[in-house]
Amino acid sequence: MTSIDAHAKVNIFLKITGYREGYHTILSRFMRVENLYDTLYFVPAECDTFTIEGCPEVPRESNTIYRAWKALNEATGDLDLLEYFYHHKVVVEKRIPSQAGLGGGSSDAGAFLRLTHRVCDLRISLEELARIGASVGADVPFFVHDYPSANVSGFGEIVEPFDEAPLPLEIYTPPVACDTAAVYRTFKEHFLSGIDPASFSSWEKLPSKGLLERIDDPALLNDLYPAALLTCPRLKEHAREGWFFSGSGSSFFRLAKKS
Ligand SMILES: C[C@](O)(CO)[C@H](O)COP(=O)(O)OP(=O)(O)OC[C@H]1O[C@@H](n2ccc(N)nc2=O)[C@H](O)[C@@H]1O
Ligand SMILES: Nc1ncnc2c1ncn2[C@@H]1O[C@H](COP(=O)(O)OP(=O)(O)OP(=O)(O)O)[C@@H](O)[C@H]1O
Repeated sequence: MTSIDAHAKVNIFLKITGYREGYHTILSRFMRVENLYDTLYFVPAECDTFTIEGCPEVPRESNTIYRAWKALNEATGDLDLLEYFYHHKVVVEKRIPSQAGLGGGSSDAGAFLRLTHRVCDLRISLEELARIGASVGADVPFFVHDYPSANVSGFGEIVEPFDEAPLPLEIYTPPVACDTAAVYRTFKEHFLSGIDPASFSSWEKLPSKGLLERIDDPALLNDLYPAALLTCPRLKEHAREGWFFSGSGSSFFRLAKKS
C-alpha cells in the first residue's frame, strides 16, 4: 500500500516581523516532531468523487487534503491526477491533535502533495509544489520541503533548512482549542505595535537546543504566546515552569528528559 507519514511540528521560536496584505510576516524555527505523526494511505477503491476517510469531524471541502488536491488540479491541469483519485481513496490515521499549534492539517496537506507528486509522477519542481501548498495554508511549504529543522520566514513561504538533528521533545496539549486566526487578530490589536526585530537578531543562526537552554521565558521565544493567553484565558491554568509554547497554541513542549 502507498503511504506517507505526516509529522507534527513545533515552533522553537516564532517572532513577528511585520504585517502586510492581511497577514503577519514571521521569522520562526520549525522543527519536525519525530514521534508524533498522522499517516496517509492511498487505498485502491473505485470512487465517484475525491474521497477522504478518517477525518469525520472535518467537512470534506474544508479538509486541507481536499484543498491541496483542488489547488494541485488547478495549478497543473494534470488529467492523470483526476484519474488516479477515481481509483484510490485517501485514508488518514489522525494522531496529531487539532487546533493545537502542531500543524496537523498543514502537515497532512504537505504529505498529500509529496505522495501525490511521487505516485502521479508530476512534472513540477518541489519549489512549485511548495508554492501550491502555500495557497492551502501558511505552514504547508515547510511540510512540503520536509526538512527536520528549518528557518521559516515571509508568511511561511520562505523555507531554509537549518543543519541540526531534530531534538527529542515532550509535548503537552491541554484541552483548549486555539483558533490561529483569532490569536493573530489579538496579536495585531495588542502587540503588533511593540515588535522589536533587534531583540531577536541572528536567532536564525543559533541551534535550537542552545536557544531553549538559554531563554527560559516562553513569551520571549514565541510572540504569539501572550496573544494566545489573551484569546484563550483557560490556557493559563495549563502553563507550567520549563515548558515552551508552539505556534498559535495550545500545545506546550520541552526537551525530553533522558531516560
Ligand atoms: C501560527 C503558525 O502555525 C506558525 O507556524 C502559522 O503562522 C499559521 O499557519 P497556518 O495555521 O497554516 O495559517 P493559515 O491557515 O494560513 O491562516 C489562518 C489565519 O491566520 C492568520 N495568519 C496566518 C499566517 C500568517 N503568517 N499571518 C496571519 O495573520 C490569517 O488571519 C489567516 O487567515
Ligand atoms: N486534515 C486535517 N486535519 C485536521 N484538521 C483539519 C484538517 N483539514 C482541515 N482541518 C481543520 O483545521 C482546523 C485547524 O487544524 P490544525 O490541526 O491544522 O490546526 P492547528 O493546530 O491550529 O495548526 P497550526 O499549527 O497551523 O496552528 C481544525 O479545527 C479543522 O477544522
